[in-house]
Amino acid sequence: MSNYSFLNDKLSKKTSIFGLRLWVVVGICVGAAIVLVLFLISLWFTSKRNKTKKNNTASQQQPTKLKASPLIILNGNSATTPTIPNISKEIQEIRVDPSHPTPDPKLPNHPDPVPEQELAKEEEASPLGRNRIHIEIGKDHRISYPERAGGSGHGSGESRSGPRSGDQVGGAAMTVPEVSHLGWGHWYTLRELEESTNGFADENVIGEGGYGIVYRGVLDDNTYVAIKNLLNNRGQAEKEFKVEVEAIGRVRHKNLVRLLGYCVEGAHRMLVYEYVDNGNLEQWLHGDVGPYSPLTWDIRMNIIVGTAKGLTYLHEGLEPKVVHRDIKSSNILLDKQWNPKVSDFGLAKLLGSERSYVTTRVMGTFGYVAPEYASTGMLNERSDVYSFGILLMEIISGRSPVDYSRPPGEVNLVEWLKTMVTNRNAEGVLDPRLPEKPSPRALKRALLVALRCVDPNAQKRPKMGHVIHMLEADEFTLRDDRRFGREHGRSPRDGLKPDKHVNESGDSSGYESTAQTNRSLWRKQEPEEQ
Ligand SMILES: Nc1ncnc2c1ncn2[C@@H]1O[C@H](COP(=O)(O)OP(=O)(O)OP(=O)(O)O)[C@@H](O)[C@H]1O
Repeated sequence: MSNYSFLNDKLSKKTSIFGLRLWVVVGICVGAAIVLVLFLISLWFTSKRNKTKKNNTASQQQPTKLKASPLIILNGNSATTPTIPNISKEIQEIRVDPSHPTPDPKLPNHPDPVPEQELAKEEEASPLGRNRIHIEIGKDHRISYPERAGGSGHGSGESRSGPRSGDQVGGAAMTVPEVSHLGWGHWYTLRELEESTNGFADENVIGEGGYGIVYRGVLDDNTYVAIKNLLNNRGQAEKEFKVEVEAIGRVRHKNLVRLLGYCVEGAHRMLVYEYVDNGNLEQWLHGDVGPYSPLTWDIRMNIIVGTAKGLTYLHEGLEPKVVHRDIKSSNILLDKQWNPKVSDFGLAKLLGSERSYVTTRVMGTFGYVAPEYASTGMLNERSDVYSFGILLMEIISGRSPVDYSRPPGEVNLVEWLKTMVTNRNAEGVLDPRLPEKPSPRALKRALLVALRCVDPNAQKRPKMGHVIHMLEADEFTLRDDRRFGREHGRSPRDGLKPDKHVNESGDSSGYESTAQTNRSLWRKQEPEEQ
């Protein structure tokens, strides 16, 4: 009792802090301590929530992190869950002084070696007839010759953050579209696409190509889409754009990326595609996938046959036919089941349609371009067949079409592969990261098809429909290629012609070497068949 009154006395004593009693001061201190603890706890919770949010965003950007492909499981490679390998797509622009144009590094006599593996040259003519040239060297550099007066740049002018409502692009103010539909697909408003991409936020950028930046978006109905914000569309006639988009929009094939719709507002031109969720073939072939690639031989052949089917549809199933012009591994998108979908088809045509603005895209990507297209600009579906042949070689070998990091004899994929086959070392061309080797017969079949597709004589290349046939039908292929060898390999016309020249796609082999290489393959094949 006395303890209590003693404590009471002490606590009731006035302190020097504003004359407050001790118990009031103690109370304030305890209260402040509680507030501080609560504040620290809430800080901890907030930082934890932010971390979770970041992780979610990252996993949405790379959906493969979520689950392994069923095919990988079937093939017994499910020990690790593969994520889409990254490949740097950064492009630095080098502005070139018009009075000192950069020499074309592709010319055979160019004194400096081309430092990168990929080169694309694009030639455009303005309404004023002034040419603009872009040269892309590898993934890291783009050389851009000056544009028309007052132009914002292709790959240079527009900021990454994309357009905003109310923006003016190229001087054209945003307008409400006059027509809402073309009779197919969907006319998206800029606002819709803006919302789906969180205002074209950087974290939704999937990649950047020669035509513009690609964003991942989620529409109101939870559909995932890829939105390509086309650069350089100032002055592009709206009518032409609609006609082209309509033509491409009607194309439907399981191996072609589907165009769902478009957005035309003011000077903005955007294309909305189905979202393909497993990256592109280039990433899986050349990205960091560890010692063993998840792409087994069967998966690779499935990818190549699917690609051939998509191309056959473009070449043979449409009127007028569509020539892709830029077949390469980064344009082959993959879904979780490794089904291939060819992207970018028709886009070159789409942009090329406005004759007064863009004449022709003269070349595709270095290493994939057919020699006749590179040298004359003459384009038909056989140029796609050539690029397809290069793609097939890339899939078999896991090597890039042109790789300057390799020893001199191996820089050019076609040349190296032909040498290997001629030296009866077909197995030596196989991607060392293949988990299992294919049968010699399957390998030879694939190599024969690839070699026929890259025949320097465009007329001798097979049509895409025939390619599918050769890849799928064993018997036919072998008989057919023996015949091919007899007809072409031993023909005096070809045999006598030492047509070895360096063409602009970097392929230095001629008709004779192609035929000889084919003969080496089928000669070796015969004993096995009997
Ligand atoms: N429909 C899509 N779904 C998912 N990703 C896509 C889709 N379309 C394009 N991409 C990705 O966006 C990136 C850029 O694509 P884009 O076609 O613009 O450029 P590219 O093919 O790399 O180069 P370029 O078109 O200049 O030859 C690529 O990494 C591609 O994988």
